[in-house]
Amino acid sequence: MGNPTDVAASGSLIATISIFQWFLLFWILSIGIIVFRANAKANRQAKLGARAPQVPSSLPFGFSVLLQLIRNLRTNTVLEWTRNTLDVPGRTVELNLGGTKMVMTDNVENIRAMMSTQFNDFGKGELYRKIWSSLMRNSILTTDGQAWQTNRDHLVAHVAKIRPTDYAVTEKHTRNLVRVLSDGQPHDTLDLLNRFAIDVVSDVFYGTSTDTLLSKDQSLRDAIQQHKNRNTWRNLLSGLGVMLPPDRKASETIDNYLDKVVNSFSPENSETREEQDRKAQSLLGVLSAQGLSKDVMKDAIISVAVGGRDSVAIIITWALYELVRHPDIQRELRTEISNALRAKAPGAAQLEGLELLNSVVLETMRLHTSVGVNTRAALKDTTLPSGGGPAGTSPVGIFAGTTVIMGLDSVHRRTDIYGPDANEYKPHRWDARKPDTWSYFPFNRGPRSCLGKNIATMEVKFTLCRLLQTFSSIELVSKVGDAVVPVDVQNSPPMKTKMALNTKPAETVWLRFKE
Ligand code: HEM
Repeated sequence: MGNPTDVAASGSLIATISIFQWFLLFWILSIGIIVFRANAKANRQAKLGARAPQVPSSLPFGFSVLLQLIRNLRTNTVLEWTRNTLDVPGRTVELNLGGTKMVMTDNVENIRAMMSTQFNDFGKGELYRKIWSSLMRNSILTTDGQAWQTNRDHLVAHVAKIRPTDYAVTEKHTRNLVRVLSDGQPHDTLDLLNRFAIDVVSDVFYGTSTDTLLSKDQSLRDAIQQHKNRNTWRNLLSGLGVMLPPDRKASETIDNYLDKVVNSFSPENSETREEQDRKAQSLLGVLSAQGLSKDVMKDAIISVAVGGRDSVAIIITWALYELVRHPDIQRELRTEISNALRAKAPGAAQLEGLELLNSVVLETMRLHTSVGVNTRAALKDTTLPSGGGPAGTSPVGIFAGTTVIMGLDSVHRRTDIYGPDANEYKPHRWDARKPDTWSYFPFNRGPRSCLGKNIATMEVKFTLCRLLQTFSSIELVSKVGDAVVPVDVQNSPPMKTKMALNTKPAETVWLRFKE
């Protein structure tokens, strides 16, 4: 028998060797798994298609690209960054944003595939639903597949059309808007138009207006805004964002409002027969007549409130801003409206006949598309038609779950599509061209296009018409404290665009209206 110290020493030697061997085995296995998975991933990618050129990152896991994006968000230059990044032969790139792989494209073949020909391969995705359902519930705006189709079926017949009474309702709220603007003071135009837009959609679709334009109580509007602000950051933080709570107080305010609208909906308690009929024929009237649940009615209310508020307000604000910056176009438009209508409110036929007004709206939505950057998640492994490989001409393989960013503002400003003056505001470009389905997307295209397109276009044109008929001058001013200073619009740089859920003016648009 050996000495006990020798035995212990040989035991610990065995233990040392075996730990080392275990470590070696573990290391070899890990490397093997990594190589195997990389190989499987490369094979899966090769089967689906090529990779798009990658945006280089000087830091690991794409952290420098993520930092670049955050910097651009803070300086309101995301759209410029998107356009520059997509200026590659296949107009499609792969981004690694802090470890999350995404694809970004303004290649119209790819956009067409996502919006139309491969519609079922892409959707809003689970992450979007988890983050935004705190505001938009499980409505048309957050769902995919059968749930989305059912939501759309509930809304389509009512939301996609315009009723003759919609003009009278819009006129009623335009009068409220004019009343507020008539005090000769500068107004935060986007804020007022947000209130105007929610007043119109609530009146049209649930038969009772929120009446926020004339009310001091802005709690519903503020709650929607606070919720959107918080969720925009949660969305940006992706998987991490889901773990952060939404704005619960704002959720509660919104939910209380939805409950109140649904619970108090009773056309039979209207003051006049006309009012009773209008309520019965409203979206809520139609849904409740079908015996649909309160939840379905709440989903419907929130989708028209969220879908129909910001975009309308943003487009009217940008149109007014551009008309102030382009006095020649404003003058010409005033003459067109005055010749056609004098002081009368326009109806459908008159709005149709106002050609320059139509071009002003088309051009505003081209240069300031309200969803400048839209995203979709691949719902399964799929292939986009173009933009991959070194020449950017090969099909691009997309793994299930990948977020694909559509640079819609970027398409709208492509010089190869809109000419060398693509970045300039020129409504008369529409004299010689019609909006092309696959290079003009203010309302999206395909099965998931905007349901409110018709009423939105009417609202925008109607309001612009009434404001120009009522006020002989519109002035852009800046406000510092109580001091109001006219802005020299001809010699100041154009307003930047802020990216949130919608793309909107980066600074307050203070406009002063005079009769
Ligand atoms: C100028 C004003 C408007 C613009 C530019 C606009 C634009 C859009 C866009 C780009 C989408 C697609 C969003 C996406 O794919 O993520 C959309 C969807 C939608 N919009 Fe609008 N919209 C406007 C006004 C309205 C109005 C007034 C309503 C309601 C009355 C409305 C209701 C909807 C609904 C319900 C959807 C969801 C469609 C679906 O997912 O199937 N929109 N809109």
